[in-house]
Amino acid sequence: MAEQNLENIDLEQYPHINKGLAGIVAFSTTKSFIDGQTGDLIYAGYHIDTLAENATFEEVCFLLWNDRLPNQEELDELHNKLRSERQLPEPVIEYIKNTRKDAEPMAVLRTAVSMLADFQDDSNDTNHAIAVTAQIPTIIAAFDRVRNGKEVVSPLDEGSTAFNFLYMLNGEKPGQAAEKTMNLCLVLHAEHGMNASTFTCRTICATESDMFSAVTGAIGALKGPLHGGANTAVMNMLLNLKEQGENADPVKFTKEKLNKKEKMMGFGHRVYKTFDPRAVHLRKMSKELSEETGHEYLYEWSEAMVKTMKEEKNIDPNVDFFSASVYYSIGIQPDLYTCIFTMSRISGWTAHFFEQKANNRLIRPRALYVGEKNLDWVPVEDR
Ligand SMILES: CC(=O)SCCNC(=O)CCNC(=O)[C@H](O)C(C)(C)COP(=O)(O)OP(=O)(O)OC[C@H]1O[C@@H](n2cnc3c(N)ncnc32)[C@H](O)[C@@H]1OP(=O)(O)O
Ligand SMILES: O=C([O-])CC(=O)C(=O)O
Repeated sequence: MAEQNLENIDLEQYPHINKGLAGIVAFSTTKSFIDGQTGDLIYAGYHIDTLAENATFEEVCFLLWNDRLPNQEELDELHNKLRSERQLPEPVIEYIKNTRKDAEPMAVLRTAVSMLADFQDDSNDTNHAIAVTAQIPTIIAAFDRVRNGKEVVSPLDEGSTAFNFLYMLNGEKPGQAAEKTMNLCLVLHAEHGMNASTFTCRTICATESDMFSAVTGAIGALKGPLHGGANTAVMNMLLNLKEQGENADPVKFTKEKLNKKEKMMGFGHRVYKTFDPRAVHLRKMSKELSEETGHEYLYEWSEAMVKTMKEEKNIDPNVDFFSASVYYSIGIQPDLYTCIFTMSRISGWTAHFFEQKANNRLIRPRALYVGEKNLDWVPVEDR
């Protein structure tokens, strides 16, 4: 489609027009605060560094849903509820078994989550949030096993979200270190203000639609490579470089991409104009894990790309950059990375759903019409 010509439009009449809604404040929220200049991120009062050091994913879920941390009894109750909801309805397992083995995992996840709506016993949003948070990891693990010709592994009636996901994915209980890494990734990706998928979720909620519709739409938004899909794209970029063997040169690779006006995936952010605070933690993990697993080159290439992007464009990495090498080092298939992001961001989406519903107004901005007016109708045979 041709680029639109806005030359004859008096844009001063439309002070609110802003491509990509950059800088527009659409909602107030208690869920998270981001300072894009200092690189600070707070979930419901707690700095991301504090959460990264101390929190479990389940504590973050409770925090985002209730705006406070749970006491032990409340945390135990949440664990129990999540455990009791992990099993998938049989028709959803059947769908996963019967879909194409080369289907995109995010597309399978989107369809399976949409199906879950049909199997709810009530219309209670809190129960729905728990059910969808519990079942997303089961869907991802089941699809990965089925497409690799393996039996689906049922969830255990014990352990955390991180523990159960790795167990269902690999068919064996994870060690403490792997569970800790997965938990930290879930904590770091949980919530991020009015990002595209959360905005989608709130927009669907605002029509008084249901949580499963809102989450299904949000998954569709997160899938895109300019959003959560970037983590898979980063890994593909690193793997492309690996294919160059001895000639692999991350600095040259980065400069060539920039010269071709291509985006370096995992860099840049609408809000952060400095190092993403989550990437600080992921960078550290990437270094440690790549050394432990003999993938040092991945970390070294990543650092060379970070340096080159800073020098050439003054652009820093976002959350998706180092998460790629972290997931790779713990043996997860690259095309599952955005699904893992979903496993975590479901907590933020559902929290925003509650918040939107509690203070709702239909979300309905305007578009500036720049097309023709008053055209004469031409019969089809004369066009
Ligand atoms: C979880 C998340 O969603 S985090 C984001 C994940 N997405 C990515 O990593 C994809 C790569 N990054 C990008 O495409 C962008 O930085 C976005 C989409 C994240 C943010 O986009 P916007 O705020 O619209 O910034 P925009 O795309 O206008 O970029 C501004 C300038 O920086 C450049 N730029 C931004 N990101 C990059 C990048 N990754 N590589 C190269 N140049 C970039 C743009 O080319 C543009 O330059 P110009 O002014 O010379 O034209
Ligand atoms: O905030 C955004 O625009 C993108 C996002 O979801 C994140 O960085 O976690």
